[in-house]
Amino acid sequence: MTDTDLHEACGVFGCVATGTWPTQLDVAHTIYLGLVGLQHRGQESAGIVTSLGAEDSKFKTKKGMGLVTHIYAEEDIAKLKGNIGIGHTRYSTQGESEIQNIQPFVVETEHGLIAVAHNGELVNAKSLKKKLLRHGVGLSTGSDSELITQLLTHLPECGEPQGLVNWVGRIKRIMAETLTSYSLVIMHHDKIYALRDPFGNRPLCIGKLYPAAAFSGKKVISDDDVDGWVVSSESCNFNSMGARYYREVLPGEVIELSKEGVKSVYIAPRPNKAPPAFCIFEYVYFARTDSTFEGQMVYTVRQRCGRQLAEEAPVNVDIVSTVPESATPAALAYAEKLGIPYGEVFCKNRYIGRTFIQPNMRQRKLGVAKKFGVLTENFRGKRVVLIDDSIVRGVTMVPIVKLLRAEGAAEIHIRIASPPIKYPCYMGINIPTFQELVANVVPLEDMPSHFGADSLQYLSVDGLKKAVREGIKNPNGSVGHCVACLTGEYPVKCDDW
Ligand SMILES: O=P(O)(O)OC[C@H]1O[C@H](OP(=O)(O)OP(=O)(O)O)[C@H](O)[C@@H]1O
Ligand SMILES: NC(=O)CC[C@H](N)C(=O)O
Repeated sequence: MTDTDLHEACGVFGCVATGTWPTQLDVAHTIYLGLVGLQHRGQESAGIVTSLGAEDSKFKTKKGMGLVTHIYAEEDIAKLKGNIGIGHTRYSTQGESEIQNIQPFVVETEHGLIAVAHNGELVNAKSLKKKLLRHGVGLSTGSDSELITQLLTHLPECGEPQGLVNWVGRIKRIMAETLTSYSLVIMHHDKIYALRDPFGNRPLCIGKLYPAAAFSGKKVISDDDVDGWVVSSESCNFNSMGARYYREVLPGEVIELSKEGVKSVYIAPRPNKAPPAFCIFEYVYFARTDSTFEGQMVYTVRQRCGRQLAEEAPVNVDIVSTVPESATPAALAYAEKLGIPYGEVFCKNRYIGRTFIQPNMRQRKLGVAKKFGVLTENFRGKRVVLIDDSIVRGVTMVPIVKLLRAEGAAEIHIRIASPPIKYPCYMGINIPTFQELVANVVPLEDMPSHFGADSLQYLSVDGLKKAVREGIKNPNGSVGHCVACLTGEYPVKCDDW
């Protein structure tokens, strides 16, 4: 891996059983299912840490490099038996993709062990690191998530009377010291603290685990029937474990999960009453389409992006098609809006995974070549518009347009359901340099010829914001998205500038 690689957000997950402990709920297996459902957020490594939840409990840990299903065999899950636990699936943004950086991090504190899983990237990691080192704290990895873990071992400014640990006080201090970007799950004894940074840059939501009878339809289940609580980067995995979406963790909110239930214990303010800055790219590309953010399903938002794109950039063609698969809802909606038939032109090899998040350029290029076969009879002699959700480096577009051309497409038009990506992200998507973003290298008017297409148009920034915000159900009225990668307007100042 090199500094110029592009990566995406990690997945964090936590589970606590309710009722009498030892629980009958298979906590470790629930976490495993949670991570399998968050695999699209990170494919480099994963880890699960569980505990019986008693004060003197030792943690049980299993971590490994690669995909979740490759790391855990059934006997590994059986050995992780516990009443409470957290997990992580990683895409590295700070610190190499190697064993010592696999999360969750576990450290011994004055009050016993804690385990920490982090999605995001600390904008002031450099200065935090200096501060910790100055205070004599030794660091053993290059990961910003280790910084958070170490900061948690420090006493809060308000102190801790009678030697009782005040985790909320400690978390508050971290939230004041570093404003973004993090969604965290922290396990200590019989509790999990789950929080989003004050800007809510990365997602996090809560699910309620219902008893198995709720899913067989044999028993009427009341709201009081609950086997446990889960907290997850996305809600797309809830069905797989018998959980139902409960609610989103709010920007800046700290939640305490225990066998007694879920409690909101703090909401951190944003400086100058700034709006939240939830990453708009979660909607565009990262998240799974069956996840819910801000009260709306990601699939629905992508459809709205497609309709908006049809309004802003229509084209007269024979078929509308997708670059599978994040772009598919947008392509379907684009076709419907313009009354043009939708047809598939690519057969995607489903075992290749996401190419954008491969750890280096060579793998990304090979990934594209391995990923797409062509459905020649669907498009030969026809005018095609290809809809993609985004163009980042332009790795995907060049070979696939070539492929369609070689196989006889009469015209190939490109429409992108997001604006050009022009600025680096320092908040969890590692787009480290201006030069590797194709929108900064190729002028807009030269884009069609660069990709070998007949025309190319992007969705506008206002169009994207409109499509995203139209369906938001936000009882607190405070809505805001980070569009830094599109406009260069960052929610906070970053160490690297
Ligand atoms: O311009 P680039 O640098 O090529 O990056 C953008 C492409 O990468 C993503 O696809 P990916 O294969 O990662 O995921 P998907 O299957 O979810 O669409 C995205 O959907 C674009 O097609
Ligand atoms: N993508 C992420 O959220 C990664 C978390 C953390 N910055 C790491 O590199 O491990």
